Amino acid sequence: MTLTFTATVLGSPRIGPQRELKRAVESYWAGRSDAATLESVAEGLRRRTWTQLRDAGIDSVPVNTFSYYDHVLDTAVMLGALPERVAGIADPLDRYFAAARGNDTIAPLEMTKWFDTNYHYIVPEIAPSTTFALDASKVLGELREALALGIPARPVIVGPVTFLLLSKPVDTNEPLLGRLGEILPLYADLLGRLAEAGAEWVQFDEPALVADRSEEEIAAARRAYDHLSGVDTRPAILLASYFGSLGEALPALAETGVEGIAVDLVAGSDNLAGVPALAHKHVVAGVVDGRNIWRTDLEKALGQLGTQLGSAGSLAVSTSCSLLHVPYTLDAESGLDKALRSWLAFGSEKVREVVALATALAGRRDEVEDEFALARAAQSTRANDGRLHDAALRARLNEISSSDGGRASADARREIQTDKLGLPVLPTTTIGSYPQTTAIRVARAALRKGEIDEAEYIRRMQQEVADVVALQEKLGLGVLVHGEPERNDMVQYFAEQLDGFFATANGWVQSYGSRCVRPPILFGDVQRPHPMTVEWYRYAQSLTDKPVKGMLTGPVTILAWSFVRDDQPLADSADQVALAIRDETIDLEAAGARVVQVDEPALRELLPLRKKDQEEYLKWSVGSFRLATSGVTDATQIHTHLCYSEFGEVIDAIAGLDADVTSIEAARSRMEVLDDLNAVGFDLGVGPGVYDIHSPRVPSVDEIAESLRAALKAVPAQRLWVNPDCGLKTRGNEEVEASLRNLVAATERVRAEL
Ligand SMILES: CN1c2c(nc(N)[nH]c2=O)NC[C@@H]1CNc1ccc(C(=O)N[C@@H](CCC(=O)N[C@@H](CCC(=O)N[C@@H](CCC(=O)O)C(=O)O)C(=O)O)C(=O)O)cc1
Ligand SMILES: N[C@@H](CCS)C(=O)O
Ligand SMILES: [Zn+2]
Repeated sequence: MTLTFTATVLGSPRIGPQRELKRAVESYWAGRSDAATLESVAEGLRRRTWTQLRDAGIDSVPVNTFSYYDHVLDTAVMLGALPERVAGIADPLDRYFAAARGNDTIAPLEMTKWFDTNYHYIVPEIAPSTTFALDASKVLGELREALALGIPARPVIVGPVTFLLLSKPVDTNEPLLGRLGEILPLYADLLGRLAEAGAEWVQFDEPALVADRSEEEIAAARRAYDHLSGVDTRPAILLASYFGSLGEALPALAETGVEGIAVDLVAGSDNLAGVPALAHKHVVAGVVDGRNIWRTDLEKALGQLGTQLGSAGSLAVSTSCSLLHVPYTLDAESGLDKALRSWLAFGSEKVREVVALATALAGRRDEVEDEFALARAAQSTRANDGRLHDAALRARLNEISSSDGGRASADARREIQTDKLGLPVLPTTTIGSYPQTTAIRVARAALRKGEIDEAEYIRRMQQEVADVVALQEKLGLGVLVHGEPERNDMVQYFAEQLDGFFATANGWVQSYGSRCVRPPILFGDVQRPHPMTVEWYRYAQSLTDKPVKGMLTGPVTILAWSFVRDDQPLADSADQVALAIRDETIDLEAAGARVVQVDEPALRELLPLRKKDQEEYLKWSVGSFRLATSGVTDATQIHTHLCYSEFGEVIDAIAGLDADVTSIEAARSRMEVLDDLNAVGFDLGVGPGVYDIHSPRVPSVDEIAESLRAALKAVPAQRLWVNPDCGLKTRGNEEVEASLRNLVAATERVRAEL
């Protein structure tokens, strides 16, 4: 008989409560420490995570959720599916990091968003020549390590269907699911080895099954799990879905022989309708939100577990997805407002909630009554807090939304702006940030610790701005930026200044590899108490006659990279943020800005996974951007910037933003985005990125000129702008100067050919 469990989480944060892994990995990359030191930090972090989960009452602990860089890349390694270009690197760790980050001679694998989150995974490349071969050393190593510590360990592995659906076919147009037959024997072999090593359960993550899938794809998923559940000696299989509803895939999976199915009941409440089909399964009920930071309404969750989920075979309480997406613990937040703290649950607090629910479900509610009382109190104080409902703000928003007539036509605006700006054809610009050097970050840390005062901090940042402006003047760029040195992050910086947001001190969440972000918490109605960027703009503009762009982050991106309110539609929160940004654009214009850029790199990220929900999203997201940008006169040129995405599905929305100029990541997708824009009749200014800023490589003049000539085949010169793919904050000073010098030289060469 299969042993069941009662309380679990689908995965854990791994970067370390104080970002220990980030520091260890970066130190290894820089050659300041060796592999043994890195491994010992990693081992310590794993041990701490597992023992904390077990000691808190989790009776099935996920392992193999640790990663030096990314769990999808780990799966590619497990299946022997790294591309040939890294195969010659003998050391496995260096080969792994070369695949993730590239080196002087090797291009890294691409990176893209993990579903609709702000986590980025490495995209495996699968070519017809790829020969799969099992390397189970990482997962078996973690399993043995955990079992030796007495941890009830459940290895977690990206499932075969999701692995293939997320990979990129190379040198072929055949869908990769056709390769399922090649990897299933490896997964089957793995199952035997895990059983032999002592695993009672294994978790296969299949989040790709919550998106729209064809009948063939669902049939392939069914075949895969029929096959794997048919393996003789194996652990019980938990098939984990998250980030939405399994929909049509649920009944198909229910018919396979897997013992358990994890369903997301936060993002996928439709999953409840499928529970009767799971009468023979161990249902792992994701009732505690793994993506957001609000304390769970335990009464409601317990009610759901006791009634709507009653037809499940057996039940375990869980988070809706891995806790990778939330910070470790509230304990690290000393500056939190008391009321707000009582409404929140970060990683370790969510674990307590899972255990409290499992305990109550087992009929021992009296043991966890305190936890229930805190949850009830939070529901009530939150609902009654005045900061959540500002009548004056809401009235103003209504008034502006209904009276905003928008801007003049694109053509009319172009004429006025061209006269005012007097730029040459193929204007050059950069996206906003210049290198966030250690000196900048150290200055900010010194300000935080009180080692320098505000005046000294401003002086240092102004020096950075002056250096960046002087550099751009020297290089001969057309529209300048101030370089964003004062911003810790393009979202957090704004959240720190807006009422209604709380910015954490230590709420780090992995964004990709060693890079982390601290998503702010949007808890109340949004107000802008004072201008946020105007003085930085004013200072930069005082140093040059060339136009300096006002630089803002748009409402969709501010929401996408924050923890958002769950007590009102996202569209309403977006409009409140949009109003604050609108006020800022108006102040920038009044301060003299002729160009204002409002970045929306996360526009694609928030696109719902199911088609049926997409239209509504696109409508409100475009609406909120337009609300943010339509307060200025027609003479002020609005730019936007988009990156980190495949834009195909949101191309109409990009046109709908109606920005005068859109800079867009294109260097890696070889300008295909321009054809997509043409297909929807886009006729505004566009700056397809002419080189990839994700690599330290300096692009040559020839290469950039070639990119520009390619762009000119799709876009008339009058509408074409020249810029890098994205901001330069992760790059070094030297490579930035060399790359931009080449960008300007290439532009001059191509201008001469017109
Ligand atoms: C553009 N991207 C962003 C995303 N999401 C965001 N919220 N913001 C983004 O910019 N999603 C998509 C992409 C993801 N890309 C990146 C790129 C780079 C980073 C990154 O560099 N993160 C930094 C942390 C940035 C930050 O908040 N810095 C603070 C604190 C700095 C710090 O740790 N200081 C040290 C002392 C100084 C030192 O030793 O360096 C300290 O306090 O101990 C700041 O500048 O003040 C990272 O370190 O990971 C993220 C996503
Ligand atoms: N203005 C920002 C956009 C990044 S997506 C920057 O330059 O970093
Ligand atoms: Zn960008």
